[in-house]
Amino acid sequence: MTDTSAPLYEVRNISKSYGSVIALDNASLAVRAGEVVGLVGDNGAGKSTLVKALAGAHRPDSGQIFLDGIERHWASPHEALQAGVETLYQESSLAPHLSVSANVFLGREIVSPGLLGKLGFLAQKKMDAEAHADLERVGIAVPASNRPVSQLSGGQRQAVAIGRTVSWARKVIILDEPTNHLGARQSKEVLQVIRAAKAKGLGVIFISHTLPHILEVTDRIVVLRLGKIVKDAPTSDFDVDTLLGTITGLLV
Ligand SMILES: Nc1ncnc2c1ncn2[C@@H]1O[C@H](COP(=O)(O)OP(=O)(O)OP(=O)(O)O)[C@@H](O)[C@H]1O
Repeated sequence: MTDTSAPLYEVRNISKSYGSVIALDNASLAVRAGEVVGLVGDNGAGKSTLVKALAGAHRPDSGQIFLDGIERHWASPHEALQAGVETLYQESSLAPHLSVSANVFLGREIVSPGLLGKLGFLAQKKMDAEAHADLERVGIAVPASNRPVSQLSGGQRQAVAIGRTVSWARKVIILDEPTNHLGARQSKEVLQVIRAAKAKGLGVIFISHTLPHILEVTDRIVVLRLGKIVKDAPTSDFDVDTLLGTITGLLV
């Protein structure tokens, strides 16, 4: 069934060139609340460029961006973040020397007022408990949130990074290759977190080269090829072969 509800987040006819390279050519994409959209394409298809425009990290050369139906001109990633658009980049990493909870709250620490109104101190216990609860809510079991991140496995770290993104996100999350380099069990955990984000009513844009993951967890798939959107269809229209054919251009 086609979802006719209004898009939560949308880009229309976005173009972006780097010198003579056209990275995005009139690309449009929309995500609704409680919808998971898969964004796929071969290396160099333009996915990262589109993610950067969505995240407010890049100003497109032309095209429009709408959040809640209102046109936005992101001046910085911070502005997009403040408006409720969270992005987790492939290369994004946690601060290894800090605890799980400090990472969950990084940049948004809870500060209790100090004595005589002087410098506040971080409400460490409160953050540990809240970080644990936040991660549990999205299905991530981390043994102790006061443990340094350096003591976690790669998969656990990735799960914490995604958990942090999902628990803070208010409207939209963009996950750029979140299952990259993860084992089967860890990937399953990440896919479960994506489902939790959907259940929370967030709009999710999920970028991955692992087509079975895309097919498993998305509602709709958008295929980019050489900077153009060549297909935007319900996930039920695809299997691995047709999706691969669309990405490579052997189909469509
Ligand atoms: N900073 C840049 N300067 C010049 N060209 C760039 C720059 N960033 C990307 N490009 C080019 O723009 C095109 C799209 O690149 P982009 O990184 O968006 O693709 P992608 O789909 O994310 O690829 P991958 O899956 O390999 O990460 C490519 O041809 C790439 O070489």
